[in-house]
Amino acid sequence: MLKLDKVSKTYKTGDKALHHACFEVPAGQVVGLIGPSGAGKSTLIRCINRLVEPSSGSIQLGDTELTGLNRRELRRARRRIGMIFQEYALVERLTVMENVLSGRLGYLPAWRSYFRKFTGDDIAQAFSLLDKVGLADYADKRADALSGGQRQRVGIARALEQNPELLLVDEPTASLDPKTSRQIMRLIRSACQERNLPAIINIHDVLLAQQFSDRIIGLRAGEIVFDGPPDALTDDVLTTIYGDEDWTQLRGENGSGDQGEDASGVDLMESA
Ligand SMILES: Nc1ncnc2c1ncn2[C@@H]1O[C@H](COP(=O)(O)OP(=O)(O)OP(=O)(O)O)[C@@H](O)[C@H]1O
Repeated sequence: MLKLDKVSKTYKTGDKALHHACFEVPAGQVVGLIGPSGAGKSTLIRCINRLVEPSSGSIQLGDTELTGLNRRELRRARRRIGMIFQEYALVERLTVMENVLSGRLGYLPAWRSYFRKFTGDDIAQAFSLLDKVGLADYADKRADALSGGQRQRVGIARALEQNPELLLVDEPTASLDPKTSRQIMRLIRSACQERNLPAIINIHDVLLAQQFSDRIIGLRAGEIVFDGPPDALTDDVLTTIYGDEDWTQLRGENGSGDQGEDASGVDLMESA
């Protein structure tokens, strides 16, 4: 479980990016983090793994208080947090398998990590994950030979290879077309359900967030202004988060046929 208590961040420039964020994410829950540009979504995600140092507040992952950790302890704690990025963050010249296995690097003793000596279990798990994300035949392909959707599948497999306790996902679909975006969200959600893994997904697309999250947290100017189930995102709530807009028309334009899908049990092997 993840617990944030009064987490705030003021950057050196004086920008107050986050103010007193408080929430808990239980095992298995997928949280869609929404809000306008500059609302503090990335800051919130980055405070959790301390890529950004919070100015104050407490962040607990299980029994570990993340804010007080020294560099070495933080390295160990980060092994427990899988990250999925908008731009995939793969090593382009390495193979798909090598990229997935890099999820285990934090677990290897230094000499094994230097020589990239992974265990048989690590390799077996990587094959199984590649199969799960529909890339069983791509293990030996170089990452730079893949499409965006395929790269993001590698990113998901790499994060899961860590056997994380928490997934932090930063705009996973921002560079992808609508169909591929849905496939990627479906894959993340199904992995969380299978592993009882909590996730926080920073996502701009409100409809995708609604469709594939168990819960929505809405940020505006660094404050949490909504925290509730996806179907409670009424036009009034959206206006509170984003300001005035014709939400009915927007839903009509973007939402045809996409509403109400049960994300579980959908074929994950649809090609990317
Ligand atoms: N490194 C930084 N230094 C100073 N200010 C920053 C820094 N990073 C973000 N900010 C400011 O903090 C606020 C929140 O930014 P953040 O990137 O967290 O928002 P966001 O909701 O993720 O936006 P977007 O959706 O556009 O990525 C903004 O006012 C931004 O200008």
